Amino acid sequence: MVQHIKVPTDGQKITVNADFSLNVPDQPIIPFIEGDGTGVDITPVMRKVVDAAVAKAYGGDRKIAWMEVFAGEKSTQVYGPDVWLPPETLDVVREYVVSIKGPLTTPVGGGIRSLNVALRQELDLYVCLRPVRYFNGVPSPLREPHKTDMVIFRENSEDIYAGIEWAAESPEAKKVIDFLTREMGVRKIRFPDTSAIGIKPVSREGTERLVRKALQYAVDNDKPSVTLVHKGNIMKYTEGGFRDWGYALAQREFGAELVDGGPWCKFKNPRTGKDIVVKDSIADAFLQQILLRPAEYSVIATLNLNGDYVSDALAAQVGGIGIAPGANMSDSVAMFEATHGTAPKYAGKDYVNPGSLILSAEMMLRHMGWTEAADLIISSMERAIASKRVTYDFARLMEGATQVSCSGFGDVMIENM
Ligand SMILES: NC(=O)C1=CN([C@@H]2O[C@H](COP(=O)(O)OP(=O)(O)OC[C@H]3O[C@@H](n4cnc5c(N)ncnc54)[C@H](OP(=O)(O)O)[C@@H]3O)[C@@H](O)[C@H]2O)C=CC1
Ligand SMILES: O=C(O)CCC(=O)C(=O)O
Ligand SMILES: [Mg+2]
Repeated sequence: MVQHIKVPTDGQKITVNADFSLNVPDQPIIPFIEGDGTGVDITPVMRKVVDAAVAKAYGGDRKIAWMEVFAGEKSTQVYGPDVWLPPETLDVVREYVVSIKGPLTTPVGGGIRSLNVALRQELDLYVCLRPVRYFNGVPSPLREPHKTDMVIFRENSEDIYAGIEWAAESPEAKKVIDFLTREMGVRKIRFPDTSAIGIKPVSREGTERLVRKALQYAVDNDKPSVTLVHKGNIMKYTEGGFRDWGYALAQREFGAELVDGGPWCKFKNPRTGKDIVVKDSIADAFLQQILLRPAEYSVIATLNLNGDYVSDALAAQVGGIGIAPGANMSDSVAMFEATHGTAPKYAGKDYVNPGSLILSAEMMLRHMGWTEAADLIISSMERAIASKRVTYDFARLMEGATQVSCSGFGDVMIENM
C-alpha cells in the first residue's frame, strides 16, 4: 500500500531475472523524483524528450508510464515538514527496479545529511557510473576535447560519505579523541581540543565489487585499460587498500599478469583477444594527466570522494556539467541521475541545460534495452548542438549561438528527432 504515490493503472513493473537481466514490458512504470532547485525545470523537459523519442522509435507500441515519487523539499510538502525521504519512496524505487531522479539539495555544515547519498546507501547502489564523452561543437577549454572519452566507476557506498563524523568540541568528538590518544597511542592530532573527527571506512568487499564491475565493463565494451585512482601514498590502508585489492582482483578473477614486475598488470579480453591494461594513478597526478594526456585513460575505478571530484573535472573538460549524465546501480536496481546539483540561483527560471538529465535518461533507455529510443536521443542532441540553438552555458562560449531556454532546448531536440 502506498500513501501518496499514485501508481499508474496503464503500466506494468519491470522485473529482474536470477541472472540480473531485465524483463521490460511495453509500458513500464518508471518512478521519478522531480528534484529540488532546477529539478522543477529539467525533469519535465527530460520526460517530454524521452516520451518523444520513445513515440518516434516505436510508433506507439511502447510508452513509459511515469510515476512520481517524492524526496527532498517536495516530500516535506507532501508528507509533512520533517519527512525528506519517505520509506515508501525507497520501497517503490527498489520494487520498480529502474528509476530516475533530479538533483536534491544538501546544506553545507549542519542540517540534513545528503538525500542523494542516503538513496545510494539505503538501496546499496554501489556503482556510480558516469560516462564522459565529447559532443562535436560543444565549447570546451581544451584544444582537443574529443580525446577525453572515459567512463568513471565511482564507489558509491563507503569512504567518508558513510557520514561517520562528529562536530568539533562535541562530547562524541571528545570521546573518540580520548579513545584514540589513550588507547590507540595516537599522538598526531594537532589540536585535540578543537578537532572535528571523521572516519573513512574502505573495505576489501566494497572495493572488489566496484572494481569487478569496472573490469567487466572494459571486457564488454572493448576498452583498452582500467585505471585505479587513489591517494594510497597518504591514506595507506584505505586508498592504498583500494589499489592493492583492485590489482589482486584483476589477477585472481580476470587472469591478469604483472607487466615488468608490476604493479601494472594486463589480461586478454576473452571476447576480442586484445590486451586490457590495469594500472593505477595517484589522484592529484591523475587530475593533471587527464588535462594533458586524456587519451591515455579509458575506464576509471575510484573511491567515492575522488570520484565526485573527478566526475565534475572531467565534465568540465568536455563542455561542462550541463551535459554530464550518470547512474547509481546495484546488481538489480538502477537509479539514473545527472552529475550536477540543484543550481539554486537558476531554479524555476526555465534557464539551465536539461542535457545532463536527458542523457541520464538515455542511459536508462539503453539499460532497458530500448536502444532505438536511446540512439534517437543521442542523434538529436548532436543535431541540436550542431544547430547552435543551445542553453546559456554553451551559448556564452560558442560563437554565433542562439540562446534558448531549458524547455526550448528540449523542443530543439524533439524537432531534430
Ligand atoms: N546528485 C545530486 O543531487 C547533487 C546534488 N548537489 C547539491 O546541489 C546543491 C548545489 O550545489 P553546487 O555546488 O552549487 O553545484 P551545482 O552542480 O548545483 O551547480 C554548480 C554550477 O554548475 C553549473 N550547472 C549546474 N547545473 C547546470 C545545468 N543544468 N546546466 C548548466 N550549468 C549547470 C552552474 O554553473 P554557472 O554558475 O557557471 O552557470 C552552477 O552554478 C548543493 O546542495 C549540493 O549538495 C550537488 C551535486 C550533485
Ligand atoms: O549529495 C549531494 O548533495 C552531492 C552529491 C554529489 O556531488 C555527487 O554525487 O556528485
Ligand atoms: Mg558531485
